[in-house]
Amino acid sequence: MAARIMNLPKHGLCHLMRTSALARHYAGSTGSASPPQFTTLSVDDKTGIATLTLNRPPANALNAAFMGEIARSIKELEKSKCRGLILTSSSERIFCAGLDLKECYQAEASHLQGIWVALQNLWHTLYSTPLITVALINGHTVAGGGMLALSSEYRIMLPNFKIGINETMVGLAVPMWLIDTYLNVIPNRRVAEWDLTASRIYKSEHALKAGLVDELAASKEQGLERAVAFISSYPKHSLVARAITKRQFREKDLKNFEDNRQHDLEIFLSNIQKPNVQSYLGEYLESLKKKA
Ligand SMILES: CCCCCCCCCC/C=C/CC(=O)SCCNC(=O)CCNC(=O)[C@H](O)C(C)(C)COP(=O)(O)OP(=O)(O)OC[C@H]1O[C@@H](n2cnc3c(N)ncnc32)[C@H](O)[C@@H]1OP(=O)(O)O
Repeated sequence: MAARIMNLPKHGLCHLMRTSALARHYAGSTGSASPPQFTTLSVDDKTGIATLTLNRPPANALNAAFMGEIARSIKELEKSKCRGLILTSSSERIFCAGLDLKECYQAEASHLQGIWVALQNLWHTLYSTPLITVALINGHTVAGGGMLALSSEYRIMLPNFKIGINETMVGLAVPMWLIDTYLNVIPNRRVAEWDLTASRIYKSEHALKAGLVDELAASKEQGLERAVAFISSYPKHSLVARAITKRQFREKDLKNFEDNRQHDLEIFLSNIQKPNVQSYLGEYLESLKKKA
C-alpha cells in the first residue's frame, strides 16, 4: 500500500494533515505538545484507508497514554472523513496483551481510575465510530486486546496466535459493555456465556471456525490486502447510510454503557484494589516474567 502520513487531498475523503499538524492537534486535545508516542498512522491517499499501527513494545500493553492516543487518532480520522481504518501491530508476535498489568499493580487509585476511564473511552470511540474498521490481528490478542479486535467490524487473523477474553481467569468480572461487544460477534448466547465465564482463549484456526474472526491470512501483507478489499467493498455512495445502519445496530450497547459508566468504574476500582486481587496480580506478573 502506497501509504504516507495522513493527507488525502484529491477526492475529499481525507483532508490534509501533516505530521506537525497532527502533533498540534494532540497538543490541543491533551494539553501536551507531545506527538504520538506509541502508534504510527498512515493514510493511503488513493483508497482513503488509514492504518494505525500499535507500537508499544514488548506487548502493546494498554496504559492510559497509549489508549488516549488510539482514541484521538480515530476521532481525528473521523473528522478528516477517512473511509476506513485498519488496526494492526508492529510486533510480529503480539497484537495486544490487554491492559498494562504492571501499571495495575500497587498503583494509586487515581492512576487506576485514569487507566479504566481511558479503556472505557477507547472502547466507546472504536465501537461507535462511523469508520469502516478492520482489525488485522498479526499476533496474540487477549483481554483488552480482544476488546480492540471485537469492537472492530471485521477481523483478519494470522495463523497460530491466540485470541480471547480472559478476565475471569485473572480474577475479575467481564464488564457488561464487553459482554455486549462479544455478543455482537458471537450472537449465540450460550457459546458467548461459556467463552467468557471460562476465559476461553482460541487459536486462530479455531477462532475462524467459531466466527470470532472472519478470515485467516497467511502473512501481514496478505492480511493488509484483504483488509483493504473489505473496506473497499463498500461503495462511496453508501458510506453515510452504512454508518447510520452500523450505529443503529450498536446504539443499545452504547446507551447501556453510558447509563452505567460510573458504576462500571466503581466496580473496577473496588475489585482491582482488593488485597487478594493485588496479590494474585503480583504472582501473575511474576509468571509472565519467568516465561521469558
Ligand atoms: C492478574 C490478576 C488481576 C488482574 C487484574 C487486571 C485488571 C483487569 C480488569 C478487567 C479487565 C481488564 C482488561 C485487561 O486487559 S486485563 C489484561 C490481561 N492480560 C493478560 O492476561 C495477558 C498476559 N499476557 C500473555 O498472556 C502473553 O504475554 C501473550 C499476550 C499471550 C503473549 O505471549 P508471548 O509468549 O508472546 O509473550 P510474553 O508472555 O513473553 O510477554 C512479552 C513481554 O510482555 C510482557 N507482558 C505481557 N502481557 C503484559 C501485560 N498485560 N501487561 C504488561 N506486560 C505484559 C511480559 O511480561 C513480557 O515482558 P518481559 O519481556 O519484560 O518479560
